[in-house]
Amino acid sequence: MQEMLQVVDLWVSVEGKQVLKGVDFSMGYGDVYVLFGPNGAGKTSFMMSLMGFPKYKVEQGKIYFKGEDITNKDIYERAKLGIGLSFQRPPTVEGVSLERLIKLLSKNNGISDEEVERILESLKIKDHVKRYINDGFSGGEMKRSEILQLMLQKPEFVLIDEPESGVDMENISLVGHAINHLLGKDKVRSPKRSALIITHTGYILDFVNADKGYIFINGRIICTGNPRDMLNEIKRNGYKGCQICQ
Ligand SMILES: Nc1ncnc2c1ncn2[C@@H]1O[C@H](COP(=O)(O)OP(=O)(O)OP(=O)(O)O)[C@@H](O)[C@H]1O
Repeated sequence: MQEMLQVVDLWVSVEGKQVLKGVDFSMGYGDVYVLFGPNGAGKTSFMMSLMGFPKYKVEQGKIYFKGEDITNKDIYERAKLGIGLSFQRPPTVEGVSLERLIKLLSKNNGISDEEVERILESLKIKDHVKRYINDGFSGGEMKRSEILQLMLQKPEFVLIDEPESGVDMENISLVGHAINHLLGKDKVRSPKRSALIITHTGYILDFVNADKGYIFINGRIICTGNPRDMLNEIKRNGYKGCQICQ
């Protein structure tokens, strides 16, 4: 079967800095992969490039999604094709309430009011909907708001940048279960979504069953393997071994 995502020899720069240096990567339908790597390795840049943020200039290489060349498509076209992203540090959107965005997304994606209620309850974010998006939200509240938006968009392929960053232990469980639900991994028969998740701590692996792990160093993928084994090795020895291997 054709891959859902295929990245071929991708070179990207941002503000003149080379952030990706020849990335080859592919994912099948329903795959869940995690990205590890030290600070500044290029993980977020990779996600931003897949989503099509204009700051991230593709200098060489190709990105194919569901067989279509999306390398030169803008964010909106990619979102329409089924790619969604949850930011590491989501921006505040002054003047737009979370409630307004919820109404827009649920209407566009045919989600009933009852279903919206259920999602708001499960993410414990009901009390925040009158506020501007992310305005003064705590770290955990921002992540829950991000996951809420993904649950209303239902993208086929989800990019999740550090879902546990700034989130307390209790809320990591809540966010983890919500992501699992979003990916359809908690159901026997349902369309399974694919996801690429950046994690430093690996807490998310306690909730989401990831198929593969990848290590990014200095703009390149240098290793792939079982995500739990990789995490244990990183916890024991950091990225020292990877640097030697590289
Ligand atoms: N807008 C920008 N202008 C200049 N340099 C940038 C910009 N965005 C990212 N970079 C640089 O690109 C490199 C890769 O950053 P990126 O955020 O992709 O790394 P990361 O692996 O996600 O790191 P972290 O784990 O710390 O989030 C870093 O050196 C960063 O400073």
